[in-house]
Parts: sequence; C-alpha cells; structure tokens
Amino acid sequence: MCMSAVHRGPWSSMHQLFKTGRAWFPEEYYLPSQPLKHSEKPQPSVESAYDAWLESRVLPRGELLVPGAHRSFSLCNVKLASVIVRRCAVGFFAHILSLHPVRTALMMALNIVRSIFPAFRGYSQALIIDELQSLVTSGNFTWSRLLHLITTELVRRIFESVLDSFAASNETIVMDSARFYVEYVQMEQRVRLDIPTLSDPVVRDLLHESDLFARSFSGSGFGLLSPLDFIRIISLATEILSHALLIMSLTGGATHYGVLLLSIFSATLPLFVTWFGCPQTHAESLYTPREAKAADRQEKMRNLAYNDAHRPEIQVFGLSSWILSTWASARKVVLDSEQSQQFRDSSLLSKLNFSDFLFALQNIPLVLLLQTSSASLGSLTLYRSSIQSVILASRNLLATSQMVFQGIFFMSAFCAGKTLKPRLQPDEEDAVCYQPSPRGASITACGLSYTYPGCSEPALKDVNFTLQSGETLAIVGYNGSGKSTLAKILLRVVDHDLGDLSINGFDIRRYNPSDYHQHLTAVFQGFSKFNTTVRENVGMGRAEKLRSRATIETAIHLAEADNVVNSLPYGLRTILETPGFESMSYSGSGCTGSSRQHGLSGGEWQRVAIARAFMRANEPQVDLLLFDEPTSSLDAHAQNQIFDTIDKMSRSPTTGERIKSCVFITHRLSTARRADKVALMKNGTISEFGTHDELLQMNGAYAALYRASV
Ligand SMILES: Nc1ncnc2c1ncn2[C@@H]1O[C@H](COP(=O)(O)OP(=O)(O)OP(=O)(O)O)[C@@H](O)[C@H]1O
Repeated sequence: MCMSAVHRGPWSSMHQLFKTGRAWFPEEYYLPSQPLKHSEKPQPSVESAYDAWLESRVLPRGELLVPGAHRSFSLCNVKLASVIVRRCAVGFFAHILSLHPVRTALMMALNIVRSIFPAFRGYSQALIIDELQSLVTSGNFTWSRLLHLITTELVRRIFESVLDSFAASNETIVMDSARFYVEYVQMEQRVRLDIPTLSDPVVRDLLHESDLFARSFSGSGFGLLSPLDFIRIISLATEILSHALLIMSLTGGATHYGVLLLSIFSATLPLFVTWFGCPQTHAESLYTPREAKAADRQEKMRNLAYNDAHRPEIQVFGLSSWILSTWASARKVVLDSEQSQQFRDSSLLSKLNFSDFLFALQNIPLVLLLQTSSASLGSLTLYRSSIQSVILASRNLLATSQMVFQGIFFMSAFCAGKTLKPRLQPDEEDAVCYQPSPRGASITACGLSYTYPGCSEPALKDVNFTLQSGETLAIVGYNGSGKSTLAKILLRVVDHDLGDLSINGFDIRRYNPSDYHQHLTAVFQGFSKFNTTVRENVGMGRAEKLRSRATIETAIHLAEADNVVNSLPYGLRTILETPGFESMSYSGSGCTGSSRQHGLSGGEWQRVAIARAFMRANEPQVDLLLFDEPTSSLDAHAQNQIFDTIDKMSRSPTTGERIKSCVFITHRLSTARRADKVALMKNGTISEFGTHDELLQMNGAYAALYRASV
C-alpha cells in the first residue's frame, strides 16, 4: 500500500547502517559515518543518489517516511532531487535512449508535434465558423464551399489520427523495452542479494521504492509516472505555448492586452486556489504509530482470511470470529485515520466550491472583447477554447510536475538498488577461489557467535569444533539450541558476528558465496516446496540439468522416491500442490495447472527435497553434504536407507574411501552414532564434542539424551 506514514521501526537499524554501511555499498555509496541527530533534519551534504534517497526519507523530527510516501516540495528536497538528477537521471535516460535511439528520439519529436495539434484544431474550426459566418451574412452560401471546408477538416483529422496511431505504436515499443530493462534490473537485484542484506529494513524500504519505480512503467496507476512520461512536461509546455501564441495573435492593442491579462488571471486563479487550498495533499501526511500498526494488522487478518493454507487451523481452532473482530477494529482505526486525513486536506477555500464562480469569471474577458472589437465569431470561439486549453494544460502540467518530483526519489531508489553490494560478498582484494579438497571439506570453527537481527540474545555463542576432510559430523541437541543456525552459517547464507570459520584452510568470508555453494549440497529443515512439477522440484537442485530426465530420475531413485513419483497420476509431470498455491502454475506447458495438481505427504515431500540435494551430491566438485533433519518425517527403515545412500555418496565408488565431508542435524541419536564425530548443542553452544563412545563415557547430557531415546 502506498501511504504516507511515519515508519519508526527502521530508525535504529538505520543508525546501525550508518555505522556499518561501508560493507554494504560500493565506494560511491558509502554512507556518512556519523549517525544523524534525531532532533534535526540533516543538511543535504549528499554525494550520491543513495544518500539523497536516504535523506529525503528523514523528517524534521528524525522519523522516517514509510516507503512510497510522497516527499514534500521543500527547498531541502528540491536540492536532494537535483543531486539525484545529476547522479542518476542522466545516466538512466542515456541508457533508455541507447535501447532504441531512433525510436526514442522520434517519440519525443512526435509528442511535441502532437501537442501543437489542439491549437491547430481550434484554429481550423475557427476558420470554418468564420467562413460560414461570412458566407451566410454575404448571402453567397453554397453547399460545395461548406463541403470543401468540412473535407479539409476531415483530412486534417485523418492525418492527425494516422500520426497518433503511429506515435502510439512507436511509443509502445519504446516503453516496452524500457519496461523490460527496468524489470530485468529489478529481478536481477532481488536474486542477487543475500539474506543479511535483504533482512535490513533500510534495504527493504529501498527495494520497495525501487519496485514502485519499476511498476510506474507498467502504466497501471499507483499515481506514478514513468521517466518516459516526463516528456509530457515538454509536450504540455509546448501545448500551452502554442495556445498562448494563438491568444496573442487574436489580441492586439492596450485594451486587448488588458482583456488578455484578465483572462490569464481568471484562468489561473483556480490553480492558485487549489494550490493554496490543499498544499499538503501529496506532502508527507502522517499516520501515527497506532494507525500504522492498525494498517499492518488489518492486512495480516485479511491474509489469514484469504489464504487457504491457514484454513484447517482456522476451522479447528475456531478462529473465524477472532479474525473478523480483529480485522474490524483495525479497519475502523484505518478508516478513521483516512477520514480525518481527508478533513485535514479539504480546506475552507476548496469547500466553498469556487469553480462555478471562477468559470463565470472567465466569461468577462470574452464579453469585453465582444464589445470592444469587431472580432469574428470564429476568433471568439478560438479565443475561448484556447483559454480553456491553457487552463487544462496548466493543471496537467502542475500535476505532472508534482508526480515527476516524487518519481525522481523513486528513481534514486532504483539507481541505488542497482549498486547494493550483497553483504556476504567479499571485497575483491580479499576474495579467494574455492579449492575443493580431494578428501572432502575440512572445517574449523573458532569462537563463532551469531545474533539474529532484532534479537537481544545470541542464537550461537562461542562455538568451537574441527572437522577433518572426509569426516562425518552429527549435530544433536535440544530444541532451539542453535543447530539450524549453525547449519546456516556453515552454508554461508548468514554471516557469523564473532569468531572465525575456515573451510579448507581459508576464512569462509573470503569465498564468493556463489562459488562456495557450487561445492556443497544441502537439505534445509524448512526446505522449499515449489508449486510446480516433480521434475522441476527435484531438478532445481542442479538447474543446468533440469532438462536431463536421466539425472533427475537417478536423484529420485537415490532418494528412494521412485514409488512416490510412480504413484502420481502424471509421474514427473505432476504439479505438486503447496499450501496457499493450489491454483497456481508456472510450468508453461499449456496444460491447466489444476488438472495436474497433486498433494504429497510430509514424508513424501521430504524425499523430494532429498532428491533435490542428491541432484548434485555425486558431482566431483561437491565436497560438503549438509542435511538439516533430512529424515525427520521418514519411518525408521526409510531413514536408514537414506543414510546408507548418503554414506555411499560420500565415498569413492572405486576405493570406498571418504571423498566428501558430511554434516547432519538429527534428533535421532541412533542415527547420530553413525557419525565420526558428534556435537551436542545446548544453549547456543557445543557443550560436548567427540565420538559417540567418548560422549557416552562422559556420561553427560548426550549420554542422558541417548539413554532417553533408546
Ligand atoms: N529467523 C530467526 N530470527 C530470530 N531468531 C531466530 C530465528 N531463527 C531461529 N531463531 C532463534 O535462534 C535460536 C536457535 O534456533 P535454531 O533454529 O538454530 O535451533 P535448533 O537447534 O535448530 O532448533 P530445533 O531443534 O527446534 O530445530 C532459537 O532460540 C530461535 O528462537
């Protein structure tokens, strides 16, 4: 929702970002090192589009505008807008122009030419009226002459429509390629960024405004204008100018100039009334934190009601009336707020409804002109229609300029977003290429600590362990003890706050995550269930082999999922139902999604996820296999089979030696004993580490858990 509201949440994070931002943005987007004082709006000492965007969101009291909120037309924001124009608008337009140089130039030229048409139209119609008047008054009226005039007008109109349709089709091509470029950059931005970067509220707000910018190209409203619509300003100005020239040509002498001034005054008065009457319509009108919270809550309740995935629990726990009443009270707060916003916006002047009065006022110059000159009927009609056109065009110009002003800030978000540096990406000078180890990855963790953003307690503290190449490590422990968090750090999807983690002798931070990920495979505890075919669900484990039926079938076979797939009505082509997406299909095969949809049990889904991981497990470059509770939903027999397969995969088919290291998280201690080393996690740290037998001898927490499990 695009609403103007105060967004307090990210403020603390913004301060954090000011402190730590250097790792997030490349050189030109380094952030000011000093945090802003809450009490004062910073002076625009900005260097980059990112800085300008950031500062445009800070209100005088130090609060932040919610993403999408309109910026007020203040001197400070005008200065920021000029920085943005210098830093990114020029480059952006140059790029758009380079997509279709001739067509874009033609589009601009045609827009200007078409903006002169209304003046021509008025002039031509005035000529017809005058001609008719003189024909009638002189008594020389002939139908042929009238026909000639009408034919000329028709030809002019046909020419106009042909040009219009050519201009429209040309514009569609230019706009489509610009839209593709912007949407592509937007998509690229999303898939490029990692979890730590995306979890920052400031980055999320930046991407939100960048999305709004991209959406402005689709012409689907949102009160936005795409940059290519900026040329409307030039067209509107040309239209106003052409009408002004016409009006000038119709007036002459001091009396007429007086009449002209009166016309201009009466025509522009409504604009000033609107301007001064509702100066804050698009400015930073604010929601209180309570109202913003209510807006959020109403959306959450709406989602609960609409998302079928929640239906079973809503029914079983009888949540319907709670959802309804919570939604209703939140909705009332939002509606009340919108109502009072409207009252604030509608001033006394606008309530008085001046429009009729001002419209009548515009007739005065016309009457004066009629009395003081021998003006023809055509020229008077032209005069009147030109004045009206000037008013209309001026209004449009004003509205367009306001939208352009907002658009500039969204453009800065788009440009800054392009240069966001994923937080996990190492600096170029530090980066090293991952060297696979022939006997599997070796891992050394020393004092690892991690706290989730926004949490006060660390999820991991002082984690230490070593795993030699080719060893198997079982991580066991209590719920919430940090096992999955440790897995995420080993998989390099989040970054530890303290300590060192080395893989194959190099700090994990020095690997480019996309390079590192080539050398491992994983099953996540909350693995993804894609609403697509079985084939794609499995094949996504190695996208380049998505077309290889044989590779996918092998992975399915290794995951012992053949029976699952064979029992499906369309085999590999069956679309798997996922909660909340039952009717969605992006298989693009031309079949209707719903006819091939089929649900799976929890254990069957788990086999699909294991098969996905197995797609690449056998690859020689993969030297780490990590499974987070991969068999939690499988029966004991199936579980043993899967672990046998994992063991087989981690060994050389010829020598039987271990060639891949393996880490798995499990709650089943009978499985843990298969591993070379066992790490028992408790309260975010490894409290016991050793072989199964060593830990039993210790007679500590592991021994107690083991005894309890058997
Ligand atoms: N995204 C998150 N944001 C904030 N805190 C989190 C997040 N994920 C996990 N935590 C917290 O971190 C701690 C460790 O969670 P983790 O998932 O690593 O535990 P676990 O040992 O894998 O638990 P389980 O055995 O139940 O799967 C828990 O206290 C949990 O509440």
